[in-house]
Amino acid sequence: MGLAAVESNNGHEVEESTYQRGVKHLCEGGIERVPRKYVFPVSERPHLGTERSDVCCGGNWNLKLPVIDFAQLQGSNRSQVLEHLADACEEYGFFQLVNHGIPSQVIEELRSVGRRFFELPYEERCKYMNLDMRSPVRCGTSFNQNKDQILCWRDFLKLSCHSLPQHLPSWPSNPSDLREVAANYSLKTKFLYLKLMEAILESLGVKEIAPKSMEDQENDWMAKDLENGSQIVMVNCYPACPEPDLTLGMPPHSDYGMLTLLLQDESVQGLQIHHGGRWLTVEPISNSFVVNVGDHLEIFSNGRFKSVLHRVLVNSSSTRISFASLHSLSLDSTVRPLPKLIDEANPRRYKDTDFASFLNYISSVGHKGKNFLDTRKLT
Ligand SMILES: O=C(O)CCC(=O)C(=O)O
Ligand SMILES: [Fe+2]
Repeated sequence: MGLAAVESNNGHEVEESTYQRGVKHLCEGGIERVPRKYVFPVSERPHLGTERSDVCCGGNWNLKLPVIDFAQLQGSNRSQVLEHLADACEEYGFFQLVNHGIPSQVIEELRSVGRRFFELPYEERCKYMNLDMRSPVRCGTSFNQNKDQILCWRDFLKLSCHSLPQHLPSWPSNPSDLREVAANYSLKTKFLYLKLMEAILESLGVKEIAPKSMEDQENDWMAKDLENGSQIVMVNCYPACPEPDLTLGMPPHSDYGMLTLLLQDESVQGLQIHHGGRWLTVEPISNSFVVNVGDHLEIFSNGRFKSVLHRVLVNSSSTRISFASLHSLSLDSTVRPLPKLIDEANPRRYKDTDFASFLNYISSVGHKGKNFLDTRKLT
């Protein structure tokens, strides 16, 4: 073995191939320093403690995201809430969703099963490890494992959810309740996503996605396309890190789809969004979702709503676990700006695209910041 393949960590030799087994596995081997492979250049590090704190916590700027009350959205206050929703998607690309109606037991069960999955021995988790980004069920590490020059302090379990009868049999059977709990959660979040998209389309001036009559072909197409769209539940595990200011759990990125519904870790913060030229830490609100606009929705809204860069910090004391439900159109659907939003004053700003080209792009070029979306912009 060549010297380049081995790194010394306080006297312990770490082989490069060890990194592919994930951060959890690396930590279980006992480490006191962050291996070079995970060290970000100074300009990309989180700079903990160097910025003034305005709320609390570790020297970071904290941010209270706009709060959208889902129950009010379904009630007589709908038009007012729709305005807030559109403002949040324009200004932040993010909001917190409260009163979402998903029973807390469903969420607690998911949190528990996600934690127990990552507590399984490596030999159990590695049954699901592979390097194929298109694989519907996959355990992996870092951000874009095949492309990352610098690795991120993150392991994940990816579960494709559409359609459930197709994918459920290949989900992990250990812990024994994982399939049932995650399937139940995925159905509930899909319902919430469809309701949110209905509201978002309404806020963009497209009144109904659930057509009253079959004559409304365009709207009918849209409703079906959203319903048949892809859904991935990603369980992110960021183990406690001995030198958290040298690395990141996830690098700055935007999400590719329409919307992401994220369950943050309620007690361990770490999500930061780029807003007003600064990185701001999103304060977790208990029993809420952090919802963010993805690249497809930015295109769909012809740039009115923004998919905003976000990243994840790690910390030295606690493992952080988050659950992202990523929703997009199906692999073969075309995403284009809504015709109703294009006129002389607002010309089309993006080329057509689809989910398959995004996957091809990140498999060959890699995913950095908003690089894929930039290739879809019309100048
Ligand atoms: O862990 C988090 O808070 C964010 C996760 C995220 O950005 C993602 O899964 O795309
Ligand atoms: Fe993300």
